[in-house]
Amino acid sequence: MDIGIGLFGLGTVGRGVVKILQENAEQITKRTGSRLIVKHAVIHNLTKERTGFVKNFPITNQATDILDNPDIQIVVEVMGTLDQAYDIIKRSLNAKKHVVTANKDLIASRGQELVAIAEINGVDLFFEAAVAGGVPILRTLSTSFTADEISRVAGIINGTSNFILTQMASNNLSYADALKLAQNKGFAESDPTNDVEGFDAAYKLIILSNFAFGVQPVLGDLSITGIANVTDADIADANAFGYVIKLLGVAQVVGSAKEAISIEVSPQLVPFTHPLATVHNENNAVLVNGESVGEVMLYGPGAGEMPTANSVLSDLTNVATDLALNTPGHPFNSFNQDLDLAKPSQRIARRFIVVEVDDTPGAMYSVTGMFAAAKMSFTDLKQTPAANGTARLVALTHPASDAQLNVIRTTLRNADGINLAAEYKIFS
Ligand SMILES: NC(=O)C1=CN([C@@H]2O[C@H](COP(=O)(O)OP(=O)(O)OC[C@H]3O[C@@H](n4cnc5c(N)ncnc54)[C@H](OP(=O)(O)O)[C@@H]3O)[C@@H](O)[C@H]2O)C=CC1
Ligand SMILES: N[C@@H](CC=O)C(=O)O
Repeated sequence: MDIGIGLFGLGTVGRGVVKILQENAEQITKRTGSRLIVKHAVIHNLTKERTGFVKNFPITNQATDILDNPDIQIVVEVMGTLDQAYDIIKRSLNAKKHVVTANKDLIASRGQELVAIAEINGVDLFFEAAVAGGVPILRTLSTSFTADEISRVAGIINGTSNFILTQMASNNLSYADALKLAQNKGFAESDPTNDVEGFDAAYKLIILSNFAFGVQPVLGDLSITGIANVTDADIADANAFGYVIKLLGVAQVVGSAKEAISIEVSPQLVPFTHPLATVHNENNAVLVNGESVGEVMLYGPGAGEMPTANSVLSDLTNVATDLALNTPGHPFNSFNQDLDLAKPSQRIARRFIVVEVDDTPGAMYSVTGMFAAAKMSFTDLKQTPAANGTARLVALTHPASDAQLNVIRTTLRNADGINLAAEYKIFS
């Protein structure tokens, strides 16, 4: 069977998709029984030069060239954007075309609507590439954890941030230079703000939470902190205590009856000995904790042309199989349940806190007194002289809740000569 494909976008991911479809055509046909053929591509800028393999099909800037083409059964949306992509995907589904997309921003914010439209029309809507690039985490969650009770999904799910943190820690690159390099390598979003401020990871964590816990959180339900304020001094202090700083997305059930879910993106300290500490550059890793299985970690490239395109291809071949078996129209994930959002008192972790104080007699004593008043105690404490007569106090605490931390934040903010310079959770 020949299956026609219409591509929206011929950028980093789109080019990779064309490359795999052309270079691995024989193998794809052998394994699916179908020939997947790009019939048309729609892009934004017609004057941009396109070379080599991407010239083997018509390229225009009119969406209807794909949407109205009866020879196209599958639409691949790898152009990004929110409203335009929503419109194109909705029209494709209503035209009874199957859709494969890598657009996490869209799936995280309007995915449920689109899933419903796909179901009504009896077509597939797959988006493996939307989370962790080349790591096949969504299909694994939807097929291999169906009988297990997942308690946590956690991991490194933004390649750009991980690349920047790795380059800052290992190659002494500045934050700005590392970001530029990530952009040149095609890892960053067209606007990298989403990468470094944690939103890209937040979108992916929303989708992961949907697959792992059946919940449908919105962005406002998440606590989100990016890497823009991570300093060289924080990295060095974390290293001195045996930790590396990583931007993590963590969704976990909490509460005595496991009735609530905490969903958070933030830079955290990971012990050198933990597998996540060994995930460098644009690589991603997702840890899944299940009651039966224990802990599983999926690791691999989280961004970039070919790895991401491979995930798109995995979706395409799944659609091809559905077409061959006449079984399309089943949702990618059908797990649904309600969980409360965790309260600050339920979000508990060890903390790494940096306080700058005027280096005067008794200053350290008054800071430790403030922590004691918030019922927080230390496992380690280090004071080093800093610039302009100040001292840098690094404290590692026993487990404490976000509610306790809020008390400390307020107390320190109101104190003279004391500044809360940084605070991180310690991952375990
Ligand atoms: N890069 C990566 O590593 C990963 C990306 N993704 C996601 O994949 C998607 C694509 O990313 P990427 O390939 O990096 O993006 P690029 O910016 O490299 O490419 C975007 C492509 O879409 C085209 N395009 C943009 N706007 C429109 C529009 N309104 N109509 C038609 N075509 C349009 C562009 O056209 P033109 O060529 O004319 O400019 C370009 O070909 C995004 O949703 C991204 O979040 C997901 C995982 C990893
Ligand atoms: N910008 C994203 C690309 C993949 O989703 C990232 O850096 O992870």
